[in-house]
Amino acid sequence: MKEIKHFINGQYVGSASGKLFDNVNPVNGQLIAKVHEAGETEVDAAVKAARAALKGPWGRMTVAERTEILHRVADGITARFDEFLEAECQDTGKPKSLASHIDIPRGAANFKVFADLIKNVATEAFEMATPDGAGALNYAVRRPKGVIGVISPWNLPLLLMTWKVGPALACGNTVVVKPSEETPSTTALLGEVMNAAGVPAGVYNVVHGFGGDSAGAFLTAHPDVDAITFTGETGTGETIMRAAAKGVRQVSLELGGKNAGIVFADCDLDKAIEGTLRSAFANCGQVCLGTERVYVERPIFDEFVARLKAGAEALKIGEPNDPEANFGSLVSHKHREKVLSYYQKAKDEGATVVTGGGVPEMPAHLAGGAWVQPTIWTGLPDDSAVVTEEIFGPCCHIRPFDTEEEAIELANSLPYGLASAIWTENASRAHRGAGQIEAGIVWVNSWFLRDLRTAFGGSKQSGIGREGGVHSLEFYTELKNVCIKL
Ligand SMILES: NC(=O)c1ccc[n+]([C@@H]2O[C@H](COP(=O)([O-])OP(=O)(O)OC[C@H]3O[C@@H](n4cnc5c(N)ncnc54)[C@H](O)[C@@H]3O)[C@@H](O)[C@H]2O)c1
Ligand SMILES: O=C/C=C/C=C(\O)C(=O)O
Repeated sequence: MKEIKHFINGQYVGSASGKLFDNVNPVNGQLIAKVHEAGETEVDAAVKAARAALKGPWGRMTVAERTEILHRVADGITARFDEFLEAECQDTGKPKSLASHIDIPRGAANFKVFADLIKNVATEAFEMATPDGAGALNYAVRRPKGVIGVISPWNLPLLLMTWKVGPALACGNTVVVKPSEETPSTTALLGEVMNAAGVPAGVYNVVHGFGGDSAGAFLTAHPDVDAITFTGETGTGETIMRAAAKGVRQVSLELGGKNAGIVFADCDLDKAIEGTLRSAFANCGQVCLGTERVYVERPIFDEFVARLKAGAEALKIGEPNDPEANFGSLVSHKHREKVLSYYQKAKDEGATVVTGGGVPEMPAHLAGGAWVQPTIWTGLPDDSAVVTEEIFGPCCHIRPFDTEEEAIELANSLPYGLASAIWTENASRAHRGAGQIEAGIVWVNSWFLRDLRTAFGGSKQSGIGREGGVHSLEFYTELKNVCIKL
């Protein structure tokens, strides 16, 4: 049986405890590998390696040398594209048709974009007057923050992990990554690419394990970790923030959401249906930016519901290798239990089930998979659990509205504020709505259209801080002001 080991100081190592956990393919329930679970010993070794590497060749490299290596990392991912694709799809159950144009290319791009950015970004300078008339000059320089703890989730494993590791390394830091216990494979494989690209030992370290009382908690509690960047659930973010308070370590938190889509009657309906279908059902609904609440202006409500239903029913459910499949399984049976509990709750709360609501019939060889049907509801009250809590499954609730003010108020009614999509051909309304929506990201007539130079993050309980472009550089560097008296 294949074993997945930690990657510490440039080498794959097992756990001293000998503790292993299962990595299971959610499509068929088969065991993919046994994964080593890190204890405090391995986490400490990884942090020590990361600390030492800051003082080694990595710390002495010029930006040009460092960024050349990061380009080689990106090229290394691309050169082994099929292996990354296979590993990602086995861990998650997502269609290869999706991962081959989102997850893996973005994994490579995350290294190139931030390597190029760091070469081209200026810092501030201020000339000032002094009483003696000679003046002074202030200028800022960026220095790496140090050892960064990276904790990543399972929904877009390579994409979301490299979204942090790319800029962290571009800025000259070293990292210890704790990938989700559900999806360790691509984070582990990246170690080989790092070695081949000439990344010095100790710069990129990986420890595997769970969250509480396991690798995640040990890493966030480690006093020699300088900053923690985390993507995952809001509740976990609170726990991590508490851990980071000890020693006053900075956090960047990209958390959960319950995102709203607002569809005005003046929209281009074809675009709105296509975009909402993707935002509700892509990656089996396991996208933090996904739309689980859809508000539709009353004159087009019935037509919208009918067309979204037809679109959902036309999705082709299948295993990753099925070239026609555009809808995979959920990440695990545990997650399926959670999603199905909401499917039940929707019925209990009095929803009209427009489509789905259960488990699809699959051929015998896939019967053991974590499948659920794409699901649409209408008719739920605004305060029902299904409308207010993040489900993270392929489902949405559609509710009619009558005025622009009402739609904005509904969109803003929850404590989350990650992303929103507005569908309208009226430019004034689009700008007005975008300005009023309480979210870190608003798309108009699109969804998940990403320019990596832009600020990315959530407001309210969807996160703290922004990453992306220069905002990533802000988090991953310490800005030092130098004041020169002339
Ligand atoms: N805002 C964003 O950019 C964004 C992106 C993707 C996913 N998400 C959110 O992530 C969630 C789904 O991912 P998930 O289920 O893997 O999230 P999760 O919070 O359960 O786990 C995320 C990571 O945190 C670790 N972890 C759990 N408890 C921990 C603890 N006490 N200390 C340290 N580490 C701990 C896990 O092992 C995993 O690696 C959803 O809520 C989704 O909205 C947010
Ligand atoms: O599931 C959440 C998706 C997040 C996407 C990104 O972080 C990104 O595109 O950079």
